[in-house]
Amino acid sequence: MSKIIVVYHSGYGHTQRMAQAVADGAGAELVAIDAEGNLPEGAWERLNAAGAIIFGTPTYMGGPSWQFKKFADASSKAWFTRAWQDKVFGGFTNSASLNGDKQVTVQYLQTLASQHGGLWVSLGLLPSNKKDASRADLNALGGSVGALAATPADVSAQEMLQGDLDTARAYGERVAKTLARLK
Ligand SMILES: Cc1cc2nc3c(=O)[nH]c(=O)nc-3n(C[C@H](O)[C@H](O)[C@H](O)COP(=O)(O)O)c2cc1C
Repeated sequence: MSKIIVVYHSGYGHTQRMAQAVADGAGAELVAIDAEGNLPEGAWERLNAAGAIIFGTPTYMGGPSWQFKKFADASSKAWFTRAWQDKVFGGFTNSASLNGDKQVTVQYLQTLASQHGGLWVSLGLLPSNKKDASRADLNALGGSVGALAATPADVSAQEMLQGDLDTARAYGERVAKTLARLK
């Protein structure tokens, strides 16, 4: 039960890059939700056996992608059997605009974790919001529910801002530390 899984959807690679940063920080395995909203073979069993699950999705039209939502709806099977009860959970999202309604997405992820009886991990970083703040800082977007990234619409996954990736990595570390403390 000490394994951590980052389960995510990414349409164009940005959330995938963020997922990698979270997984690096957490020492987690990555599970990608495919373009049809499905998981690879054996992934449900791996999720059921994990100690922590971290959800990731881009923000599309002010919420999670439909592929992520298909996965979330399919997790109702685990909900019925309480298979994810008392696991540690976290979540992250990326969108093009600085705001972009990302809060709606992370709140959805937190609600999903709560439906499963999970223990949600907040970001745990002060916002970088002083006069000398820059987008290279940790938590430059000033979130607290989960990890956030903002990637302008014409910026490739390779060019994502290091500050957002560092924030994602720090969040992964926090989830892993939380799980270790609960063991
Ligand atoms: C269908 C669609 C809807 C989107 N809706 C939003 C949105 O509500 N807010 C926002 O800031 N960006 C929005 N975007 C931009 C994406 O969040 C952004 O391009 C993100 O980096 C995509 O992540 P991905 O490469 O992992 O798919 C949208 C993009 C698409 C394709």
